[in-house]
Amino acid sequence: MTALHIDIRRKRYAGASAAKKSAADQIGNFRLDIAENEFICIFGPSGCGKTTLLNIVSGLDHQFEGVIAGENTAARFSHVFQNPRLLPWRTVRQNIDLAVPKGTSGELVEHLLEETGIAAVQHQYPETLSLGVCRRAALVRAFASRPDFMLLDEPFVSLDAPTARRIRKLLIRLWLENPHGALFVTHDLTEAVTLADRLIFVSAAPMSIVADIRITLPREFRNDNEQVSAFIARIMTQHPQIQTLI
Ligand SMILES: Nc1ncnc2c1ncn2[C@@H]1O[C@H](COP(=O)(O)OP(=O)(O)OP(=O)(O)O)[C@@H](O)[C@H]1O
Repeated sequence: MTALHIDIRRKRYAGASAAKKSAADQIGNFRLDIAENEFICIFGPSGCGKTTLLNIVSGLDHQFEGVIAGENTAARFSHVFQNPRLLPWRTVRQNIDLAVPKGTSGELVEHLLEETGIAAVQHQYPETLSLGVCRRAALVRAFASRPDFMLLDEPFVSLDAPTARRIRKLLIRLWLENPHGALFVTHDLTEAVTLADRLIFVSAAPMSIVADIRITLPREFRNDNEQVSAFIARIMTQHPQIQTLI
């Protein structure tokens, strides 16, 4: 069942040169259907429009031609940005509590704080904490809002490799416990194969889909580097059009 239908016929930013009509389009003819609880990774060149896509899907940007339609019209979206975007005048816990839907218990938040290992610092202010801790807090906030759909924009960029690996595993564990649709932007193909049900390769602007690949590697093998590398080598042979994007 399609949970979210994305059809962006054209997105261009105001101020883009009218003389260079198609060259100025940021996104063109981008169509993607996402199934219920499906985890999708988007992989493409820098500056092609991936953040723009997430902003459109989450409703932050309405300036585009096309339609974003959900099966559930009351669906809740949560957005994990490249920068954790915690309010500096609130503690970690206060930042998270702001996202908790009214009338729901704090039990999930307690569980998430324990799972992410940040329960001990929940009453501290973001500026007193490392970027890794703030990223975990942003992830807890996103899950605490009990979303139907989560948008994640390179949430682990600039973290050291072991921390990123730990939080990636945590993300999958939380997602398996509380399934929902996910659109995850990354520049790291190994990360994409580790996380996704489907991998979408996109072109430079005007951004459109170059390849739509189902990750058939079973989840129990996703932490095995050799298996992941072999899978990547296989898709590069089967989909030569992605080679220039990697
Ligand atoms: N509000 C805006 N007004 C005008 N141009 C913008 C605006 N926001 C983004 N852009 C431009 O749109 C292009 C795409 O930006 P976007 O951040 O969506 O790319 P991206 O694929 O997410 O990049 P990266 O992989 O480097 O994060 C860039 O050239 C950017 O400068």
